[in-house]
Amino acid sequence: MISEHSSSIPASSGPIILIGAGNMGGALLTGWLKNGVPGSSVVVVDPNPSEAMRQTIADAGASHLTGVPVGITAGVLFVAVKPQVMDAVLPPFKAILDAETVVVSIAAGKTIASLEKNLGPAATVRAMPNTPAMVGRGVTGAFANARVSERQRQLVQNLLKVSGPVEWVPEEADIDSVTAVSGSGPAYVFYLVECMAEAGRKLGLQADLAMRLARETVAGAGELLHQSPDDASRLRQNVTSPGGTTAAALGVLMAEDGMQPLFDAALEAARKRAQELAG
Ligand SMILES: NC(=O)C1=CN([C@@H]2O[C@H](COP(=O)(O)OP(=O)(O)OC[C@H]3O[C@@H](n4cnc5c(N)ncnc54)[C@H](O)[C@@H]3O)[C@@H](O)[C@H]2O)C=CC1
Ligand SMILES: O=C(O)[C@@H]1CCC=N1
Repeated sequence: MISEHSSSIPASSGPIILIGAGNMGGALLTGWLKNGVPGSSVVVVDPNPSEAMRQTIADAGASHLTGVPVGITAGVLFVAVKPQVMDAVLPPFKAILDAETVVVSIAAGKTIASLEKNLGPAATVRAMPNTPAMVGRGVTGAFANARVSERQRQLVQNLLKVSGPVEWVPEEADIDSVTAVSGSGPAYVFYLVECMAEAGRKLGLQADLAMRLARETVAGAGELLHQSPDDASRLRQNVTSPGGTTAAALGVLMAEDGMQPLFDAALEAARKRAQELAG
């Protein structure tokens, strides 16, 4: 059980059961431990965690199981396995839920109706974090169904916010759009770095130098965006001297409708894929 004395996380009615401690489940677990959740209140269920994750679990004094716990009731059932395996993984966990349990799924696409098919009716939150959670700099979109009490919503909010801000959305379908923007979003930014580095290499720079320059530029621009009160458009204008080099580049990138149609199509494809994973 999470005690009332944890620094920022209110008490849950029973332990947190984390199913899947991979990239995202592991990042959240690390964040919980750093933010005062006692390891003794967490049970990790994962048949095949990385060596580093095994060590984190052991160091924290959390429990590690390869299958469903017996003889306990979950306060929070946190589902962080791939959507494609959920229907096989979830049904036995129904036995460890009660009326107080809140279920949180971070799986792309999987609907609350699909979760309830496996677990029965439950207070359920669908959440969509992103990989910068690994360094405490993620952002999470979340939707709570009508069974979620105010206390449960607060508990879940505090568990999610260890990795960055939490944005609640009014409709479950919005989570698929959140997935397209911020869940998958870090990959678009990393691809931008790859494209900038490759273009720099084609201009004659050493490939590794071009990559270092591109990587630090995107990381620095991200930090400036994070710290500055100005919006992205203003920050872009600050770089762009009239008649200068940036204006020349943006003239290419923003020609006609620029990159917008490509992003419109890419995010539409991501949302459509989330919808296909729903069942
Ligand atoms: N990677 C990302 O950027 C994001 C992923 N997600 C969602 O998070 C979920 C997990 O994704 P990742 O962490 O990237 O995947 P991952 O492959 O890194 O982690 C999945 C974990 O599930 C474990 N697992 C497999 N079978 C299991 C079972 N029967 N019982 C318990 N654990 C089992 C694996 O051993 C692994 O540690 C997915 O549903 C994905 O849609 C959500 C937001 C962002
Ligand atoms: O690509 C995926 O399906 C997952 C969900 C959001 C980011 N990664």
